[in-house]
Amino acid sequence: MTVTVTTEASTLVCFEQAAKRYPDGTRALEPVDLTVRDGEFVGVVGASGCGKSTLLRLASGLTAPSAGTVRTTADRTGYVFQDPTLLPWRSVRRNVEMLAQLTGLPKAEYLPRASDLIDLVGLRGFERHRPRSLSGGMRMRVSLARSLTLSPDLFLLDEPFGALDEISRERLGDELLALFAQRRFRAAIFVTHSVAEAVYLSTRILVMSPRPGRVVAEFAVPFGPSRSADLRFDPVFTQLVATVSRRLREGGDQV
Ligand SMILES: Nc1ncnc2c1ncn2[C@@H]1O[C@H](COP(=O)(O)OP(=O)(O)OP(=O)(O)O)[C@@H](O)[C@H]1O
Repeated sequence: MTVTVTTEASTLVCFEQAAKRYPDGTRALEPVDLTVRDGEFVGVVGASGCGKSTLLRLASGLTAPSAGTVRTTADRTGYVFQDPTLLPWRSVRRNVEMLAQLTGLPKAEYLPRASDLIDLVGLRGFERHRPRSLSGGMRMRVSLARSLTLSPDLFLLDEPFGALDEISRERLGDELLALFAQRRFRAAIFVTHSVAEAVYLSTRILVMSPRPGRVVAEFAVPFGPSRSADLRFDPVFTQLVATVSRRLREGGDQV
């Protein structure tokens, strides 16, 4: 088994030459070195099929690398996908409680935590609603709250807002930043097809080459934790979006 637990406090996950070839021979990920530390929000951009979800699966420990190692110190990992996968017969509240319940957390712990998270993601008043009566953005809020009931150290998000309209996407991005500022999770890896979204949310951005994916460039994002919509009009922001987009279009070669 190549996923091990280390004791280095500030590192939540560390890839050392970690690569993935699936059993059918598909080379999904070339060797990647990546360390994600407490306080980091790492955005990952790359062409479709370049191995972004594979990178997240390795970080979660759900999939073992076929070469190299992935070490993690995260006790709890949250995972959110583009599809919120809510149970249609359960209310908002019961969906939010579900993971904590399945994990065996005591009720006395998860019930107040679920209430708190329902408030935080703006769903107060909708606790008894079924998923079918919610908008796409509200369903995603349920999914975020459900993952956060486990108080994850490491939060893995795979294009969570990809199916939403631009305004909902931006709002949810702000809410995610607020949850991060409140330390509802200690670090995140966030996969997106939107370079602007990656720059807005991240402390660092990784650009991957087309399949088989490698990390071909890395950009530090020079903005503090408090970000607002106006940032999108800041020349430093637009310049960084242009630089990352250009690098993404160049594809393959490492610079
Ligand atoms: N279980 C699997 N078995 C075989 N091949 C797989 C498996 N999962 C993914 N792949 C292949 O590995 C490659 C990388 O897939 P992955 O889902 O990681 O890419 P991605 O960058 O997340 O794609 P997208 O942006 O389209 O979601 C793709 O060619 C995909 O078809």
